[in-house]
Formats: sequence, C-alpha cells, structure tokens
Amino acid sequence: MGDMHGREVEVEATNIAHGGYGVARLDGRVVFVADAIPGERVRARITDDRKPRFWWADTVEVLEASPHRRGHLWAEADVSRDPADRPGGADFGHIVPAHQRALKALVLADALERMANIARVVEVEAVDGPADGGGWRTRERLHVATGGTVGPFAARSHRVIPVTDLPLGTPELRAAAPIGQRMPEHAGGTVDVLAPSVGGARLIVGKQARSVIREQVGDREFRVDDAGFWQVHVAAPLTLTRAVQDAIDGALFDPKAANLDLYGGVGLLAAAVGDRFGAGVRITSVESDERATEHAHENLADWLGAQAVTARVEHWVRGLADASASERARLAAATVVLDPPRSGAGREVLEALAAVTPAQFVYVACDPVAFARDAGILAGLGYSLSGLRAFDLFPSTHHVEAVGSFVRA
Ligand SMILES: C[S@@+](CC[C@H](N)C(=O)[O-])C[C@H]1O[C@@H](n2cnc3c(N)ncnc32)[C@H](O)[C@@H]1O
Repeated sequence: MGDMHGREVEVEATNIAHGGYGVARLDGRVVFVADAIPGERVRARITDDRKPRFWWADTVEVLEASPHRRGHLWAEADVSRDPADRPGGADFGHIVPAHQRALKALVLADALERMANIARVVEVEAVDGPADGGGWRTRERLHVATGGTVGPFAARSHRVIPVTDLPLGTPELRAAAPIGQRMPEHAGGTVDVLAPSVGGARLIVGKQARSVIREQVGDREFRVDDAGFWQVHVAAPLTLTRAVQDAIDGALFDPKAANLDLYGGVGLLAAAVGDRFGAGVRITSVESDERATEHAHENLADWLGAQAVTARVEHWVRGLADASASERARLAAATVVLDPPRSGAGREVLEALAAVTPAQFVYVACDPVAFARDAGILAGLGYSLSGLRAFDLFPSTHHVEAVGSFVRA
C-alpha cells in the first residue's frame, strides 16, 4: 500500500468502466470509483494506490448527485453506510434501472470498439421482472461468520454483513433465506439458497449431499444438480432460449451438420436449437462438469441426434484436427453455439473451431470485455459480427449478457 491508501479525495466521475466503476481523474491518473455515477462529484476513499497510474476508491459521500441516482434498492448497501459495511452483489442498485442499462450498453459498445474495432450502437434490453431491478435471483450464496451470523459478504471483502432482506431475490428465495438467523455450528461455511421454478425453495448448508432440482423452461423441464450451473435470473433460461433461436441464421443452419453446443451445462441451449429446428437435429453438447453432462443426456433425450460429452472445450476442440473428410464436411456446415464462463472462449478454442470453417457461431457472453476480445479474434479468423443483442439478466449489478452472431465474412 502507498501513502494514499485510506485517504479521502474529491473527484468527478466522467465515464463508466468495466466492472461498474465510475472513472475519474486525479493529478494525471485514473481513479476507478465504486458507487459513483458518471456526472457525479463525490468524496471517495482510496482503497488501492499500488499502481502509479490507476487507483481504486469507494464513494463515501455524494457531493453532486446524478439525476439517475436513487435511494439504494438494498437499504444496507446505501452510500450513507461505511463502504466496509455495505453488502456486495448490487453495485448498480443506486441507479434507476433504465440508466443502469444505458451504462451497461456503453461498456459493451466501448469494449467492442477498443478490442475488436467494431463500432456499434448497443441496446441493453430489459427482461421480464419487477421494474425496480429486484426480485430476480433464483440462487444466492450466503456466508456464516465466526459468531454464526448469516449474510452476504461485503463488496470486495470476505466480511459477512448482517442484512434484513435480499431484495434481488425472487419472493420464494427471500422467504426461504435464513436472514436474521444464526448458525454458529456452520461458522466459516456457506449457505446456498435455491428457488428453482419446480418443487419449492431449498437451502444447501455447507457440503451436504448433492441433490437434483428441476427447472421449467417453456414446455420443457430440465434436471440440474443443486450445486451445478443454472442461469440465475428467473427469466434468463427463456430469454436466452429465444435469443439463441433468433440469433441462428436459418438459411445457414443444417440439421444434419455436426452442430455444437459448447460449455453446454445441462443442455439448455442445445434444447433451444433442437426446439427451433426439430427432432432430426444433430448436436453435441460439450461440458466439463460430469454431473451436468449426465443431466444433459436426459434433458436432451427428445433428440436422437443429440449427445453430451464430458470434456474441457479447450481439450475437446483439439480432436477436430483429426476429423475424417466426411466429418469435416459436417463441421463446415455446422452452427456452433458457445456460452463460456466469464473468461470467454479465448484464442486457442476459437482458432481450432475456425479451422474447420463452421457456417456460423452464436456466442452467449456474460463478460463484455472477454466477448469483445473474442469478437476481435473471430474477425481475424474470418468471421464478422452479424447480429448482437444484449440483455439485462443481472439488474441492479453491473453485469450484462450478450448474444452475438458471427458468420463468415
Ligand atoms: C455460462 S455456463 C453455460 C451453461 C449452459 N449453456 C446454460 O445456459 O445453462 C458455462 C458452463 O461451462 C462449463 N465450463 C466451464 N469451463 C469449461 C471448460 N473449460 N470446458 C467445458 N465446460 C466448461 C461450466 O461448468 C458451465 O456449465
């Protein structure tokens, strides 16, 4: 730590950065200020001054407020509390929802411009749910403090904050969460609160045995491990199902091709493809979590041509180089859906895929910067961004989901 750590400064946020920070300037350096909205003057406490040109800070007082500021959706996360006492996970909760979306659109457009040289006006679409940006989380991880208090961690810290509510949660999740309870016997552990669409809410305390939950998406039911990946927003599975269906260019789709659903989880997006193009669709879902692949087998049982493979995508794609001539032809006709974790797919995976020249890619992304980097890589490999939608699947946080289509240039 330098000698500015913990000091307070007055700054003006002039822009928004990846991660949801207001961008301010101070004596020739950039300060990333949590909880500051572009256009605001704030008093901020320096939290990280280790880099010469970039510092980080927390807003402690708003001196000139943005017209887009509101009282925080989560009372305990309000700027009037000390930053160390504010629960994390709702870093845009003090911004009116329409402006949250406008800021997320700027971050995505800026990343595309800087990292992929793609100039595009981006709109972040609201999805079904309460207009105040709460009521959407179907899963939430809480932590148990040494003394037994149950709550979320503070922002950028491992300090458990007692709260009276979880306003981002669905009504079912809020009712089931052990907020205000003490669990000293589980000190240091976690409590996962799950509110799936079928069968009622449940708690997973510590490392208890895993069980299977069911999730309804349109007319379909998916089985998923309680500890496995499932989209968090209550409206996300249907929103992404429809978005992926719409993002595929039907003229480029061949049901008999070697279609792929990479980072496939329990098969949500493979099912989306199958539901749009019918029972004859061939598609292979590749996923590293063995339990998720087992569920995908069952969830995709309607499609005889669907299979689920347990593998890390970066290993699995290496096998494409050994494909026979007929497999190569089926790969060249393929539609590739990919929905990687936050770090994105990356160059190695995209190069191995592009080498077999698939007809199109549909890229579902939860990190705008990783997506923009990969869009730039795809452009260099001969695939251009032909369509882009973005969805507010994480209201009251800085996170945003994008669905991009890429076709051969
Ligand atoms: C964002 S989730 C998407 C899952 C699925 N498409 C859905 O919408 O439910 C990413 C998935 O990739 C899996 N995963 C993470 N890293 C992986 C890797 N290197 N190879 C294969 N799967 C991976 C995770 O287990 C998770 O299920």
